[in-house]
Amino acid sequence: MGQSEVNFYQQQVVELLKQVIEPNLKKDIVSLGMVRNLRIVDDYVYLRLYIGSHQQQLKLEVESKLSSLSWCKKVYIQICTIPGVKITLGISSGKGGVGKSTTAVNIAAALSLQGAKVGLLDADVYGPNLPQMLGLGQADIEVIHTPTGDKFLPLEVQGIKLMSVGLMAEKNRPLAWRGPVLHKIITQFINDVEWGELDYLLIDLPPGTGDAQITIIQESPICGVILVTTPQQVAIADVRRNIYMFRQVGVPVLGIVENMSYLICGDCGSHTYIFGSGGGEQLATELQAPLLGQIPIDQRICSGGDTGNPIATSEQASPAGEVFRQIAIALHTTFSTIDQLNQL
Ligand SMILES: Nc1ncnc2c1ncn2[C@@H]1O[C@H](COP(=O)(O)OP(=O)(O)OP(=O)(O)O)[C@@H](O)[C@H]1O
Repeated sequence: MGQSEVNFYQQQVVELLKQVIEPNLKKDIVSLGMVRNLRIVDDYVYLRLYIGSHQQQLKLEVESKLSSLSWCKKVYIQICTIPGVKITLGISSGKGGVGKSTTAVNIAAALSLQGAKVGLLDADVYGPNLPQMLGLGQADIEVIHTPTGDKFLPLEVQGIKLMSVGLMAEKNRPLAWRGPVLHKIITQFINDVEWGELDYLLIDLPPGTGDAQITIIQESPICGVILVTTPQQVAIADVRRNIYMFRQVGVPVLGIVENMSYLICGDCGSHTYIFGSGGGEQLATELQAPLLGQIPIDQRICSGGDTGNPIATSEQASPAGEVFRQIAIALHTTFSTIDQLNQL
């Protein structure tokens, strides 16, 4: 088969795959980034399907669609899923320090409050701080033997299952993993954790667009990313670079969370936009992705992070607590988990 023929056949395959629609998200599996590593070798089609544990029927649909290809002898589909996990989401930011981990922890807490089974994977290899934000010190990770090999057992804290690269590092020692070692550790993290049944797995990604972030996105069935930004333009320029990377790997951006949006006056309740305003909104319009929430600057968010009490749980009625609750509801609506959960 010549290259032009391969290209033609590949185009045919992509067109058919675009007819397979994920029923909850109501979008085709190609634009959802679920199909990767598509290759055509002689009369065979090879592809990887990145799906959640509840989406196995998509494999059958792909097989059925591609059965109409007269030239194709067989379709080989490799299912890439995290066992037991339905929806895997990435939490990302263009640069460090904008409150990505804070957002990840609080969204996890808000989802959990509403009855969802939630896991948090702290994959921020450059600054893994989720254990502390949930009130955990250094803890030993248990390894269990399963029929599919040895697995790490996540810790469970405040109803959230947690696994962190930070738990594997020595205290006060920066993680200096690079290249193949980093790649191996990250893939182990994605594939070798025994999560049990989860509605949501949130992955706290390293900031920026480095190797670690790209590896995680490519190797995991992330079905969308939530971008955290602050209102300043500089942060927003970084977010744009980030978005470009997600588009290249084909992972959709589900929405934007603007953090440190405003300060609420303790006396009169007025809002002061310390870092300017409108950045998140502008980005959301440009991306045609929803602005999921604007989180105020609140000292309780900071102290809650230091003491392991996420504001989404400890101060549910606060403005920030309410924003996180709304974000959780928006996610339930997007993924149609709403009917399975009863506390809304
Ligand atoms: N809305 C907020 N109000 C007050 N403090 C906040 C807010 N959001 C985050 N912070 C504080 O800002 C600091 C940085 O937040 P966080 O660690 O979540 O950022 P990050 O983007 O994950 O950073 P890194 O990339 O370095 O891990 C923390 O001390 C956190 O408590």
